[in-house]
Amino acid sequence: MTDQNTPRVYDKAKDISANEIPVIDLHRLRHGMLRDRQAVADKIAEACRTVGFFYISGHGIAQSLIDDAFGANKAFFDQPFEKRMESAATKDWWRGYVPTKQQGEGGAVGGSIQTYRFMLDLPEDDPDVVMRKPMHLPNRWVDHLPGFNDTMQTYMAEMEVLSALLRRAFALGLGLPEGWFDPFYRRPLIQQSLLFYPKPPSQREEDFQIGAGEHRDTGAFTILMQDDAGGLEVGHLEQEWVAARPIKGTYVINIGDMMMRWTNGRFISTMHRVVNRSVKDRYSMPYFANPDYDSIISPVPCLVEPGTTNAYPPLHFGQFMDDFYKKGMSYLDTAPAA
Ligand SMILES: O=C(O)CCC(=O)C(=O)O
Ligand SMILES: [Fe+2]
Repeated sequence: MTDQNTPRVYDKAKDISANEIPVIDLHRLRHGMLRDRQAVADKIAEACRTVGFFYISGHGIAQSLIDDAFGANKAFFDQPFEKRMESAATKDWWRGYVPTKQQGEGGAVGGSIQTYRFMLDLPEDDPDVVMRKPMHLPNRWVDHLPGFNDTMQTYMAEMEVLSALLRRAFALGLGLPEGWFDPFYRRPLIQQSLLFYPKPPSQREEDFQIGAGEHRDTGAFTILMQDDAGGLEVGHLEQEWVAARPIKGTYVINIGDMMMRWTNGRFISTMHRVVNRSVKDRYSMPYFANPDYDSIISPVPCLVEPGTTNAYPPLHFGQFMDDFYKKGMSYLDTAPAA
């Protein structure tokens, strides 16, 4: 039994060279001929098979837009708690502010993390909106923060473009037609989060709190922008935690559980966590490239080698997410604290 009063010390992650989490330049993926695109896709596939994480440079997202999105992130969390709670997510409408997360069933991530959650805004007469509320209820926009809504709309539109580029690279790297994943992304349940990790109360090891508890991402893949505070740690090859240190101007990409299923386990969905050990608050912005509500996720047939079994039974992604969010909202059963 552990003594509840003894603070848990989070062992510092090992610093590893950028070679272990490769930095892949997307320039030739964006502008090259098929042969060039294939070369980049092969590097991506190699990273997905071995680490499940990689950095991207040359992604085409303007640094000024990233800075503006960080500005919106900070502006939201600079607000007093009561003001943040005005856009709080609820059990019926789970877009918006999530003040706290408890370690829950179904993979909910516990820790000191606070979240502002956006998804895709679809037209009101879209059949998915009509039939599947609350999954497709609109975003909770924050009208009183100047520029917040415009910045986030622009940023999310750019992230959709980057996400489409990456899923085409995953397909190429798997030896599939470039558009193989596209039919799963017609009205995707993407999630753009603005995350806030408060700074630790002191630099003593016992004051370092878990920010996001260890977990794997549930979607297909994640496009993460982190600030320069550091703290993201990757369960590299299941051996030890290694720091995915911030590299200015790059995104961190990681494989999630759905891509692991699609690839019959060839691409690995790797454990990770966040511990803010810096002297300042940490901000990050993951975009979860989740597929459509109606997607049935099964291994791509040609990736199941003859004579081997398909490792993953078919899964209805929308029902899975519905369940996941509901469990993740269990914190609403107890009143959130400032
Ligand atoms: O904030 C980060 O760096 C990572 C967050 C994360 O892993 C998540 O939200 O799934
Ligand atoms: Fe994650």
